[in-house]
Amino acid sequence: MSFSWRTALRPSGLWSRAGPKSLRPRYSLVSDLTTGHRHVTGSSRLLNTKMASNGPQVAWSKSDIVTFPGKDRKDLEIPLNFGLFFLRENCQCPKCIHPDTMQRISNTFSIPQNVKIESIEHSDNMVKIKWSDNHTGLYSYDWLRAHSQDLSSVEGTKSVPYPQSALQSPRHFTPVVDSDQSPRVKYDDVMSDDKSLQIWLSHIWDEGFCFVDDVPINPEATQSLIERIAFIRNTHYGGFWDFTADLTFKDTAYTNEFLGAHTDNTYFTDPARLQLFHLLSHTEGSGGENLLIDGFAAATQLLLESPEHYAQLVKHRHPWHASGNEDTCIQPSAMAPVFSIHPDLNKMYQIRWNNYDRAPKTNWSASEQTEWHRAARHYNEILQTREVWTKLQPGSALIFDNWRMLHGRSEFTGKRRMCGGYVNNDDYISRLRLLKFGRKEVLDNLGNVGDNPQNPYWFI
Ligand SMILES: C[N+](C)(C)CCCC[C@H](N)C(=O)O
Ligand SMILES: O=C(O)CCC(=O)C(=O)O
Repeated sequence: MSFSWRTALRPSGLWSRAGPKSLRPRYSLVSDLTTGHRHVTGSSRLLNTKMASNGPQVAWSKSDIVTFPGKDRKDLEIPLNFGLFFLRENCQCPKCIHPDTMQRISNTFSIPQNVKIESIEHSDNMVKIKWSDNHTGLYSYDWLRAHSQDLSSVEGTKSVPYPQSALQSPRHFTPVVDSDQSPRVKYDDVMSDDKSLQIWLSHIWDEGFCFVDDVPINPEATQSLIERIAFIRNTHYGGFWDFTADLTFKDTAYTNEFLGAHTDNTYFTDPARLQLFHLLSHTEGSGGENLLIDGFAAATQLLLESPEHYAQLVKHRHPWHASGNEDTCIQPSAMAPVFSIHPDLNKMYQIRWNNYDRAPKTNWSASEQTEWHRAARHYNEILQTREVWTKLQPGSALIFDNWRMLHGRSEFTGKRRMCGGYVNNDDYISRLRLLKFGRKEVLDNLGNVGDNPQNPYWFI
């Protein structure tokens, strides 16, 4: 069953989405803000100031910083400092933070880099900010206190341009693929002999993804296919998944909404390396196409176009999170950057890119925020030029490297049933090295950091 790789009509803006009506905000905070309005000028006056005769005044904001007095938990007055773009991008209103999944659902890259505050209004526990891009931002004082940045102490340092020598060693970049070029294997071959299994894993490593054709259209065969590589990675979504748009888990994947280009598991210390999708059925509706982008190829283009922007995405580490389910708030043990460079082989080996799950970072200066967002916007623009869309078909599974490839999904209607699973990095790489080199060669090179494809360790 052949695929028709095609460039779908680009959704209006990568992060544009139209959530189903049921997910519209369940509450509006504006009514809470109509009583006892308070505002603050740039002075150190207490919060209980009355509305000045000329209406609410903006707290002072120098260039890209805004500060307004708040109160700490002991009710003592403290300054609350924020990078302007940081504050706008991290609006906590239900149009920006999904009320069910707690994920960012606003489109960071549609917010003007030079967005400004037009007015600020305070109530007991909330701040309402009218932004120059016509968005009304809502912030609780608890959130503001927790994210106020000591901007003076983390002075921005211009990132050193990244050396061109860090360019990825030769690897098939898949800027655009069509059905003739897509790497494909056959289910029966992969299931029956190790040589075909090795070819399959080599396609994934070398090109970032691979199709498996003639897969029996059921979850059992799909699970067996994944387990041909290694045991399935268990997460808070379970092990093998068989899902539809029913919010079984509070994550936008379990909706019929548009999902912009992202990598999964940015919130885990150890994100799953492989992800396999097998569409079992899609009836009474349309849409639901899948997006693939070679994140390494896009990163190399960024490095060539702007070593400084590349360096920003290497340098700044972010808190990520998965907090949709009531009993879950998962974050990596240490904050992690968008681009991770291997400490021994000095080449990119992992991308974390997920605007929904990137949490607000506070330990950086206003200028560092501005620089990082410029770089992220640049990378996002490159990604948009490299989008490749396909409509998965039952019987053909798609597996891809979640540390390299970004994926997404167009919104859809009707009943759509998808199954699949994750595989850990270490289990996949172990399987790949042993199949390619044999046990003795692998054991002889456990610590060999030679930068060449004859070295099993080189396959990270
Ligand atoms: C388990 N399944 C793949 C169906 C959904 C997983 C949700 C992934 C999450 N949005 C993330 O970006 O990590
Ligand atoms: O529903 C799909 O096709 C993909 C969902 C997705 O992107 C994800 O689960 O991360």
